[in-house]
Amino acid sequence: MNVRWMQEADLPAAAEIHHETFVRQQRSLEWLQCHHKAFPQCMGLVAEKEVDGEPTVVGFILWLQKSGFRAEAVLELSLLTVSPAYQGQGIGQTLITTSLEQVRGFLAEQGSTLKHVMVTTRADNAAQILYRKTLGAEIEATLSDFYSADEVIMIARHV
Ligand SMILES: CC(C)(COP(=O)(O)OP(=O)(O)OC[C@H]1O[C@@H](n2cnc3c(N)ncnc32)[C@H](O)[C@@H]1OP(=O)(O)O)[C@@H](O)C(=O)NCCC(=O)NCCSC(=O)CC(=O)O
Repeated sequence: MNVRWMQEADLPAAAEIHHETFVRQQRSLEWLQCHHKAFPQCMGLVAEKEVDGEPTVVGFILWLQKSGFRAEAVLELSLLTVSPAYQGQGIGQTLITTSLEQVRGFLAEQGSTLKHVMVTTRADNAAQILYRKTLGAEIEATLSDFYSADEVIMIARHV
C-alpha cells in the first residue's frame, strides 16, 4: 500500500468513501474540494492499493494546522476514513503513522516542528483505540451532545 499526498484527481474517489462512511454528512465532494483548496492549512493524504491491477484510493486522512502557521505546529487529525471493504486490514493505522511522517517532513521544510496532535471523535467510536495506539493520544475533555452525540477531545502531546 502506498500513502501519498492527495491530488485534485483523487477527490471523487475520496468523496465516495466519505459518503459511505460519514452518513450524516452531506455534499462530500464539495466538502473535500474546500479542504483541498486550503493546502497547506489542510493537508490531505490518500492510501492507495493495487486493486485488479489498478491503483485505487481505499482511504484518506486530513491534517489541519491549527491557529496559524507556527514554528511549533499544533495539528488536528481532522478526518480519517477507510473504505468499508478494506477496513480491519491495518490501513487506518498505516495511514496515520505514514502520513504523519510525511507531514512532519513537510513542516520541517517550512521551518516548523510538530508540537501536539489533537483529534476529536464520537465518544462511542472505537477509533479512540487507534488514536491511543498510533499517536499516544489521551482523552482530555468530553463535549456533551456536540455533533450527533457526545464528542471526546483527545490530545497527543509532544509527538
Ligand atoms: C476508524 C477507521 C479509519 C479504522 O480504519 P481501519 O479499519 O483500516 O483500521 P485498522 O485496521 O488500521 O485498525 C487498527 C486498530 O484500530 C482499532 N480499531 C479500529 N476500528 C475498530 C473497531 N471498529 N472496533 C475495535 N477496534 C477498532 C483496533 O485496535 C485495530 O487494531 P488491531 O487490528 O490490532 O485490533 C475505519 O474503521 C473507518 O473508516 N471508520 C468509519 C469512519 C470513522 O469512524 N473514522 C474515524 C472516526 S471520526 C474521526 O476520527 C474524526 C473525523 O474523522 O472527523
